[in-house]
Amino acid sequence: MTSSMPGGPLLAADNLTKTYGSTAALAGISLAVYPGEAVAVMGASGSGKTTLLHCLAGIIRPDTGSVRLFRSGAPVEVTALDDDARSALRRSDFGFVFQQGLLIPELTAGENVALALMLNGAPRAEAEQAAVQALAALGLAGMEQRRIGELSGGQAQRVAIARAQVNGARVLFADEPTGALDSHTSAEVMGLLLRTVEGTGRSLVVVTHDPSVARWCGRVITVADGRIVADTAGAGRTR
Ligand SMILES: Nc1ncnc2c1ncn2[C@@H]1O[C@H](COP(=O)(O)OP(=O)(O)OP(=O)(O)O)[C@@H](O)[C@H]1O
Repeated sequence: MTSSMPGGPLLAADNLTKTYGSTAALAGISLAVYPGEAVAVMGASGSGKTTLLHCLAGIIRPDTGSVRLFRSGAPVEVTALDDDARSALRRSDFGFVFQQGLLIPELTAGENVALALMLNGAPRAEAEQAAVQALAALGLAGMEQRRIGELSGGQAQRVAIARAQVNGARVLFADEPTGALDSHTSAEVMGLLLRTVEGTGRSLVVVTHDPSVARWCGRVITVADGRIVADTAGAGRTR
C-alpha cells in the first residue's frame, strides 16, 4: 500500500530544533519512521513530545532541520512547504487522533468521518458510504447518526480513528489518544489503532505518558529536554 522506497523510511526527521523564548523545546532530533512501525514517544511533561509530533506532522515548522515524507516520486520536504501546502498534505497523507477536541460535536459520527473525505474533494454520497464502512470496521455499525456527545469516550475515539484513516493516510499521529479513557477502554482503543498499522504499510506515532500504552508499540522513543535519550524495541506487536 505504501509507495515509499523498499526498506526505506516513510518519514524522516533530521536535526529538528524549535525554541520558544529561552526554552529549547527540540534541541536536535533526528528520527526515521518505517512503514508498518508503531512508535511511542514518551518523556516527562515539557520534554518536547508534542512539539516533536507537531513538527513531524507539519502542524508547526521547526526552526531548523527537515522532515521528509517518502512517497512515489521525489520525497516531499514537509518543512519546505508553505502553510496551505502543509494543510493539504496533512489532509491527504496524515491522520490525527488526539485526546479530544478534533471531532465536531455538532455533527454525527458519520458526518465527522465523511467530512475528512469531502475536504479532500470526495462527493458527499461517496464520502458518507465510505464513512459507514469505516465506522462498521471499528465496531460502530448503526451508530453513524449519533452525535459525538451521544457516544462514550471509547466510541468517540473509534470515530476519531475512523476519521484519521479513512483517507488512506500513510502516517497516523496520536497525542495521548487514551488520556481520557479507563484502562480497559484504553487497551481497546490501542488495539484498534495498532490494527490500522499492522500489515498496511502505514505508520503510527503516538505520544503518551502511559507505559501501558507504549507497550503496545514496537518501538519506544524517550525524549528529555528536547532530545532523544533512548530508542528501544518495545513489547508491541509491530516490526
Ligand atoms: N506555543 C508555545 N509557546 C511557548 N512555549 C511552548 C509552546 N509550546 C511548547 N512550549 C514549551 O516547549 C517545551 C516542550 O513542550 P511540549 O508541549 O512539546 O512538551 P510535552 O513533552 O508534550 O509536554 P506534556 O507531556 O506536558 O504535554 C515546554 O517547556 C513548553 O512549555
